[in-house]
Amino acid sequence: MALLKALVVFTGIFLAVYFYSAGDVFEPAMLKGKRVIVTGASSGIGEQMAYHLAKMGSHILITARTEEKLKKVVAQCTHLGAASAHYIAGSMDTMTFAKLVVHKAENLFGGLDMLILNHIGHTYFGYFDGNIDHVRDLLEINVLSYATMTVAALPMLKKSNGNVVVVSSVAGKIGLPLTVPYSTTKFALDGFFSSLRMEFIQQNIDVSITLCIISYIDTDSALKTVSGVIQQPAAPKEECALEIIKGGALRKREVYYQYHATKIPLLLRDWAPELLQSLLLKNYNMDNFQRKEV
Ligand SMILES: NC(=O)C1=CN([C@@H]2O[C@H](COP(=O)(O)OP(=O)(O)OC[C@H]3O[C@@H](n4cnc5c(N)ncnc54)[C@H](OP(=O)(O)O)[C@@H]3O)[C@@H](O)[C@H]2O)C=CC1
Ligand SMILES: C[C@H](CCC(=O)NCC(=O)O)[C@H]1CC[C@H]2[C@@H]3C(=O)C[C@@H]4C[C@H](O)CC[C@]4(C)[C@H]3CC[C@]12C
Repeated sequence: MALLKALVVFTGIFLAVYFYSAGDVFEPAMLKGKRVIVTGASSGIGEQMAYHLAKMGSHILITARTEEKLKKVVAQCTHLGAASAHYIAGSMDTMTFAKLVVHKAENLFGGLDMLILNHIGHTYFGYFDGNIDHVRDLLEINVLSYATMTVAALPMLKKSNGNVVVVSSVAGKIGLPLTVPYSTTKFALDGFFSSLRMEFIQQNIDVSITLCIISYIDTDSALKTVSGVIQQPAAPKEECALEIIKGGALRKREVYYQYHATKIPLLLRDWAPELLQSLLLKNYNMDNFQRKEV
């Protein structure tokens, strides 16, 4: 009888959440003419987000370190119909550059509607090697530059009632092996931006913060780094990129992509952590594991 009651309650909660959020219908026109920064957009998910935004008619500023790649992405964005497309090359290991990107958007666009924080610093896929300096360096690139850009962009985002989109990972919600420095930075993003979102609500600041919890994606760097070890199939970067943009445009608190590989494990994390741990470890084929410097 107790199980039946629990089932009824759970079903009721699920239906309430489903129908509450079902009213949010995304339209590409939501991004037409919007002024958007995308970081880490010379390749991977960031590159694909730039192309989606271009097709939707946004004004786009992309950034990464590799200027030649950025030039090609900007050219393709223009071809795809971007209202305008620009780039600025540099490394997010200095907060001076992080602020410079925001100031360039202000000079180009006169404002900002969406800040998509996506870049990650170089790290390894392997057992933690004890190098704390690397963790510190990765925190600068993966976390402090995100915070710095958000602070610098906030005056413009307040004027536009805009959005901050933070690209994180299932590694930022669940502790998994072989990614200690990377996972440290992604967990930190949850702490910083989920707390900041609560303060925005308290202060009636109408700037949304969307934290994106992403599973394994078929980007070149991910496939090169983990293929053979991670047993689950990698999801398409094009679809992932679109789901991130949709979540930001609809002002979602969190985006889960792929749902079955992120939200379901999170439900287990709190209700059956040991079961989750054993299920997740089955996803690793350590016979194929050799530490790779990525
Ligand atoms: N692929 C996956 O399986 C998953 C990815 N994610 C997240 O998605 C996001 C994108 O990942 P993905 O597309 O795979 O990564 P990629 O390696 O494809 O892209 C990383 C981007 O960051 C840029 N970058 C690297 N170092 C720096 C730096 N020091 N300063 C500024 N930019 C830098 C790279 O360009 P350049 O080298 O030219 O600087 C590139 O544009 C990340 O936040 C990642 O955590 C989350 C879950 C899964
Ligand atoms: C190790 C990857 C980062 C590679 C890197 O250094 N890129 C920049 C550069 O090359 O300069 C990790 C990037 C995304 C990770 C994956 C992810 O976030 C989802 C899973 C999380 C889980 O904890 C471990 C497996 C993941 C597929 C994870 C693997 C490591 C990344 C590919």
